[in-house]
Amino acid sequence: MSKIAVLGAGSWGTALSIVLADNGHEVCLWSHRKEQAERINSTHKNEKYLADVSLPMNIKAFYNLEEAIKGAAAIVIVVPTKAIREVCQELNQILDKGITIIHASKGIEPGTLKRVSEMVDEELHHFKYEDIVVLSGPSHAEEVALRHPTTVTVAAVNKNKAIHAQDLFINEAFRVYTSSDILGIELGGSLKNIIALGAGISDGLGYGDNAKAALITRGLAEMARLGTKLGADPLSFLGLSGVGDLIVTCTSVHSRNWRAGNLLGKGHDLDDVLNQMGMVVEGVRTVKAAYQFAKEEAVEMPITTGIYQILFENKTPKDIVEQLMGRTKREEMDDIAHLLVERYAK
Ligand SMILES: NC(=O)C1=CN([C@@H]2O[C@H](COP(=O)(O)OP(=O)(O)OC[C@H]3O[C@@H](n4cnc5c(N)ncnc54)[C@H](OP(=O)(O)O)[C@@H]3O)[C@@H](O)[C@H]2O)C=CC1
Ligand SMILES: O=C(CO)COP(=O)(O)O
Repeated sequence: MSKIAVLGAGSWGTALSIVLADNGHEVCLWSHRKEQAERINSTHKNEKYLADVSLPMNIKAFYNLEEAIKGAAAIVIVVPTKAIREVCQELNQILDKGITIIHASKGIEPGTLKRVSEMVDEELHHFKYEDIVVLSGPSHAEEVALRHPTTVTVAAVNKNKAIHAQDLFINEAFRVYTSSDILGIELGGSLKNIIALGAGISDGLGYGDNAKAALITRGLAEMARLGTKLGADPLSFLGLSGVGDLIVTCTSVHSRNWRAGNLLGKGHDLDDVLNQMGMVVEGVRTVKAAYQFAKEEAVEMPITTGIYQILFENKTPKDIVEQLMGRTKREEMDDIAHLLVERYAK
């Protein structure tokens, strides 16, 4: 069994710590708030983020980052994407080579259009990009913490690193697959949050299952369109970090992106919604990046564009429904078929 440091004591960092602790590892859960670390150690609960769950005794919380990572075989980074660079800059000062670096955050940085693995690579100077592992898939923290059956994918260019991460996390309630398509796995996990905002808006407007099925299916088409243009394997979008995560995030009341969308659909404004959530809603930031990507890469992403316009250009959800439903008629499989032919007919 190993010592593993988990950086980020929110919902997901805490749930992943439980999985690692169930596997017998010594887990050091780092919080950037001293009071929170002390409270976790005295109550064995994370009262703000997973209040109802008792934490195993082999999870210990730390406020001091150096102490948290000392002697660790692996570090799992699980902070919101806007905090990735800051945390990695601090980590860079104190990190030993040879540690396996895994991240489980889902988003793309607006402006630079970097994925999380690319930000980690830029900030951790003694690590090779090939060795960074991403963990992604349909996995709400609330259900993982209850040991409900969950499946995820770990991806890295270096297969041995992905297998190391798989071995650390896999157990009878948490099944872990590997992939070498880090690009596709990260894009799937990030872009699905935008579509989940859309699904929440649709439900908030009072539309039913037909509209949601349409959003999931056509959302997947535009995720795969952008991903493939950027070099991802189109089949990754049919996997856990594509359609799997889309289904869970677009249909679950646990999803913060769905819940935020739902409030927007009911007429609340964005600032009000984000204040009410009190947890990270990654889709709001990622939609800026995806909108920029779509323009720069000349990829059609009508749903993403519509969500961006609702959030940042004062368009109403109803305007966007009209815009989407009134688009020029076309063949359904046109672009998907071309993507697959281009990729596999060589
Ligand atoms: N929740 C889930 O089910 C899943 C989440 N994810 C992804 O995991 C990532 C983290 O999400 P999640 O844990 O849910 O988010 P939460 O909002 O539940 O928690 C975020 C945590 O990060 C901390 N944090 C914020 N800024 C910093 C910083 N600068 N330095 C250190 N810690 C910081 C927060 O501290 P504070 O309390 O002070 O704000 C909080 O403890 C996201 O990218 C999300 O998409 C992926 C799969 C499932
Ligand atoms: O990524 C997630 C589940 O796989 C969590 O989604 P939310 O951030 O929308 O809650």
